Amino acid sequence: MLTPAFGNGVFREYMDFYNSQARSLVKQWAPLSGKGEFNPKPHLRRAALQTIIRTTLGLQIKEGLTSQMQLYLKSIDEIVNVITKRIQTIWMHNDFLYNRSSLKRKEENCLKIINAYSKRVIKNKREAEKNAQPQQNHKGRTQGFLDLALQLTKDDLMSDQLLLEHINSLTFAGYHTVSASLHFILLIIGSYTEVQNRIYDELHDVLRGTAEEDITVVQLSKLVYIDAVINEAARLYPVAPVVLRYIEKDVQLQNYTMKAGCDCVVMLHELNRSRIWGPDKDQFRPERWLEPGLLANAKDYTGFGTGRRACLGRSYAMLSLKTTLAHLIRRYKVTADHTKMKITLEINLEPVEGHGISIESR
Ligand code: HEM
Repeated sequence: MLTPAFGNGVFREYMDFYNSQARSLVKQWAPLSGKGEFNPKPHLRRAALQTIIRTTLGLQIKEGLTSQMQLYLKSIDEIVNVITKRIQTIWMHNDFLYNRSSLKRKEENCLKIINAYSKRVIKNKREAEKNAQPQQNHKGRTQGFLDLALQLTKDDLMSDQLLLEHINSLTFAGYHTVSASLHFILLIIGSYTEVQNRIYDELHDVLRGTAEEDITVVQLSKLVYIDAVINEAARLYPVAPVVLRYIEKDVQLQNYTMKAGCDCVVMLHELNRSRIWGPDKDQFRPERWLEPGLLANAKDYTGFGTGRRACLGRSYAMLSLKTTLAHLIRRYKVTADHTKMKITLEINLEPVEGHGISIESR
């Protein structure tokens, strides 16, 4: 029912927001230019959160995070930490023990804050709809996620509780992944000067001296090398490296039967580095995405999952990542050392050490 809210046409209408958020990041980083290494993670997180709130939730928010949004962001980080600890601590899988633990109390506190924020989002949106003039409602626009979901609650096709859960998971799915991907990409291109130079040359050719102007969807479609860089970074460091499936009926593999009723963990990270990618499978080589002979492997690429439950926000992510990268790289030269990078799996894959970058104005 919600799939129409994830169409390419809907995401393309968000270009103004991707551009303004990227421009604001460029501005925030100006004082950091030439000042040595800094951790880009908080900046990227804030920018991605603001973008998802402005786009899929359709809220008009001011520049910068309010204290409520900061608390919301902190609570999401904390709850991710709680879930990871629970997964990693075998006795915490037992509900009886977990429900009596300090982890559970922390989970409840975080959920209270997260749900309170999402409830406020719903309330504000409903009030805004009530007060809007009829002609102001979705004038010429395709319905975004929150508009559509609210309509479903009005038609009794979705409960308020389900709406709340969708908002929570969509916000997380949308901002955590995009900011972590961008972080990986900056660390990698900061380490491979020749790749960054090629990105810059492509930007120069496609954007033709528009140093400040908005980037359009047509221009983005011509940035094929940046596409290759994003795909290659996501192949090596898939921010969602694992997906889970419930086995409904027996599945016969070559030497093994996956039994009905079991859960199955699919290691996307391993699939993306399997030998089908060739002897250089562990190397960062964006050019492989531009070689037609190797594109056969693209169907095995699982950076955004695969099958019926694959990522609904893939095109959002690509538009948003490409726009942000284009704005950043046309203004700054990025330096980093990805060999120092250590990564952690906290639901998503993220850099946790050696994650600083330096920038110089061009
Ligand atoms: C670089 C960014 C992103 C990556 C790497 C990514 C990756 C993934 C992956 C691997 C899945 C599949 C999970 C599974 O198979 O169980 C998924 C699902 C999903 N993603 Fe993304 N995602 C990204 C960005 C986004 C964005 C920006 C949105 C929203 C605007 C989004 C919304 C969703 C939704 C709603 C699902 C669930 C689909 C379903 O269950 O039918 N994702 N994502």
